[in-house]
Amino acid sequence: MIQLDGVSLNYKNDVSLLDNVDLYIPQGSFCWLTGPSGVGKSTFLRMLHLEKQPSTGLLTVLDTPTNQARRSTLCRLKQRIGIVYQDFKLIPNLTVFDNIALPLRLQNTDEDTVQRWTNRILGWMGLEHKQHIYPKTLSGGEQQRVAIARAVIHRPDLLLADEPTNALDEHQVKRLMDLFYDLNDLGCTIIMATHNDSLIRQFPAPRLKLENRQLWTSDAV
Ligand SMILES: Nc1ncnc2c1ncn2[C@@H]1O[C@H](COP(=O)(O)OP(=O)(O)OP(=O)(O)O)[C@@H](O)[C@H]1O
Repeated sequence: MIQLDGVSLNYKNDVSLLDNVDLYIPQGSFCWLTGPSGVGKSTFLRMLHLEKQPSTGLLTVLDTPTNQARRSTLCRLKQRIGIVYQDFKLIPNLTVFDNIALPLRLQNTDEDTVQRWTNRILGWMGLEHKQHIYPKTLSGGEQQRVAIARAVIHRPDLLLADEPTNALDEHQVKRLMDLFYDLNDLGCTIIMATHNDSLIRQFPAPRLKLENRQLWTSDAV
C-alpha cells in the first residue's frame, strides 16, 4: 500500500504542490492520476519513486515508512518500483537491450534470466530489430516502448507511469493497457498520469485528481 499522512510537497523556490495531504492506496490498485498541467503530477510520481522527499509529513510506499528509512532500505524498495517518465529518460550510452535489462542487472539477476526476459519483452514490444542501437536514433514511440519495457521487466510491485501512451498508436495503446492489466492482476499497484480523457473513458478505473494542492479520489466513471 501507499499512504500519505499530512504530506506537503514543495520545491525550494516556493512552488507548493501538495498541502497536508492524507491518502491511502491499497496494494493492487489501478488508478488514473489527473489534474491540470503544471499542478505537480510528475513531481508526485517522483516522490512515490523516492526521488524527492516530502517537505513535511509521512510517506509510506509498499508498506515501508520512508522518512527515517536507511539508504539500503530505500535502495531495495526502489528496485520494487517501475517508472515510465514523461520524457522517457533512456540512458543514451546504453543500447536498447541494455536500457531494458538495467533493472534486472541492478537486482543482480543471473545473466541467463536477463537474456531470456529481455529478449521476450523485446519481442513483445516489437523491438527485436532495434536491440543493438542507441536511444537517440529511435522514434518517439519506440523510445516510449523501451521506457515501458524497462519499467515492467522486473515485475515491479508498484508501477508509476507518466503519460505512457502519448507517443503510441491506437493498437499499441490497447496492447500496453493489456500488459498493465496483466501486471495489475499479479498484484502490482499502478498509477498512471494522463491528460487524455478519452483514454480514461476507454479504460475506466478510479481516479486520483491533483488540484488546489490536494489529492481527491473518485470511483471509475
Ligand atoms: N526541479 C524543479 N524545480 C522547481 N520547480 C519545478 C521543478 N520541476 C518542476 N517544477 C515546477 O513544479 C510544478 C509542477 O510540475 P510537474 O511537472 O510536476 O507538473 P505536471 O502536473 O506533471 O505537469 P504536466 O501535466 O504539464 O506534465 C510546475 O510549476 C513546475 O514548473
